[in-house]
Amino acid sequence: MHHALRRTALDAATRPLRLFATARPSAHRNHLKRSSPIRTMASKARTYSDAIDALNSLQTPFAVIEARRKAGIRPDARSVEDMREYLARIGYAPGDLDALNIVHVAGTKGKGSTCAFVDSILGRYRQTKGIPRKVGLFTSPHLIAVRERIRIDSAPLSEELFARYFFEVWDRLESFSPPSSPSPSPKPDELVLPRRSKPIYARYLTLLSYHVFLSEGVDAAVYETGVGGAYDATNVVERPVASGISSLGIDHVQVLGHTVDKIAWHKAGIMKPGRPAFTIEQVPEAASVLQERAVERGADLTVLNTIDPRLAAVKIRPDANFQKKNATLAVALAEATLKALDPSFKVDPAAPLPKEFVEGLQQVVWRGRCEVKEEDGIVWHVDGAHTVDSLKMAARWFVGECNADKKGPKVLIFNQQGRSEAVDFLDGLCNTVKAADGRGFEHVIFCTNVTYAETGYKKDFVNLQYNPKDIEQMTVQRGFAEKWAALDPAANIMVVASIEEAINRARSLTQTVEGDEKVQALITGSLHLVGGALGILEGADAL
Ligand SMILES: Nc1ncnc2c1ncn2[C@@H]1O[C@H](COP(=O)(O)OP(=O)(O)OP(=O)(O)O)[C@@H](O)[C@H]1O
Ligand SMILES: [Mg+2]
Ligand SMILES: [Mg+2]
Repeated sequence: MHHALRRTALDAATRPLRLFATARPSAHRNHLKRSSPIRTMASKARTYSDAIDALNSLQTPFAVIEARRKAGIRPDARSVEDMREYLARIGYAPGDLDALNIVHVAGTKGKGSTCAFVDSILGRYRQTKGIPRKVGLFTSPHLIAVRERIRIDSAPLSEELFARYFFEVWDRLESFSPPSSPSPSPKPDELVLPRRSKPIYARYLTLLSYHVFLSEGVDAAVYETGVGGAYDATNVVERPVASGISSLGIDHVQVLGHTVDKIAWHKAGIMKPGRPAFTIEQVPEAASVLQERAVERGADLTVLNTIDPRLAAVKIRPDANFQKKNATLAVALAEATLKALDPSFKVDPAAPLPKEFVEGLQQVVWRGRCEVKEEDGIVWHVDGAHTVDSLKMAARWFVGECNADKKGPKVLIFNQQGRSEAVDFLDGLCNTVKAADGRGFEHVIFCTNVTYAETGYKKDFVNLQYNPKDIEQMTVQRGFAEKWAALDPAANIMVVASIEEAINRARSLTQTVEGDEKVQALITGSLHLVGGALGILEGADAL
């Protein structure tokens, strides 16, 4: 039935050069554009688009990342000192952040989902009780546009406000003149990591979020850490209302270490003296490190080892254990926040959850995670998982969805550009689906994260941290294709140059289905892939 397609598919995977003639990823074009003089632009033009250009100029280029990796340079306590310095340069002391009543969340998986739950609960509470007055949410990475990382009352910051605050921070940093007599002989590590006039991308956005939230009168802010915890940019906060550690596993091994206990050590660094901290059930190596670090740091750690029984009356989506753990953590964090903000708020573990909590949990919007979209002849399952554990979770969720009477060939669209270990993500995906239906995916499409075949990336997705040569030659995707061919020789495997082409290939499979069957597509492996895909599927900014 899929004969013609199979031939093209194999051609594409085995004959690299032909593809370039029709669709060449335009990553390198964006690299060239980068040399435009940011200074001139920043002083004249002040639009959102200019802000994103200026922000992109703060990305650490691939070559520098490589050099640092080879030299074994990792972030250390100095990263937080640097953040404090930048904070001072834009006019704030760490104590000013107390006004934000920060809920701080670290973890390998479920950070964003937990933060979204807390934000949604606080938002509902605000609507009925007027407390908090304004809720801030800071998350990463972004799905569709950079500005969605900074939200007020759950709405992404408008382009206008983003641009205005972005350049206020920019100007404050530029106008700062370093002390006239720098130390005569800089310490060796100053040579490695000079204090530049502007912090790198993620730190800049963190700094910007503080400026935005403080300027806008936010009085409860939910913060997701970027990488790790102890040395993350968000860890300048000294007195959070509560810290939360979501599910711990393996990711970012280059920065955090290769074992769960090392990773747990970093994440535990967000717990603060005398402050409440919460975590959920963890693997034993992680659990013991969290306990030790809580004692060492004088934090008041509560371990939520079981799912909150009050959630039995709440419809959590997806209806999966991992999500109920995220919700359990979120409820505890929201309760801690409201205890601090509203003297009339009382926690009664024996009573049902307050209606604001139930509604907040049930109506949360957290796009690109376990999303289902139906089209003629095809059902898209979209999930931004990008670690071994979360991909198994995503595969199980997909299989569960398909078993609920959805029939038709299964197709996978996958990419993961940045993580060298990503080729090992494929086993779990392949085997989970195969074990469930005995067949696995009939079609597997690997693509780059370049959104469109013709125009390349949207600005918000320009990523200088990847090797441009890899993207152009689709090195990573070819590696995936080879691996999948070994895992499942019966699958039709394709390698294509853009997300748009991957989606078109999957859509073309609808011609092969009969009756009421629909193609069952899973898009996963990377949040950028998923964000790009949603943008294409919805024909506009999906924000
Ligand atoms: N507690 C969990 N354990 C394992 N997997 C999870 C958990 N929560 C969510 N996931 C999976 O991970 C994906 C990403 O979830 P989420 O955005 O909450 O994580 P995150 O910690 O913010 O990740 P990152 O910022 O690294 O993208 C989800 O789509 C889901 O597949
Ligand atoms: Mg992560
Ligand atoms: Mg996240």
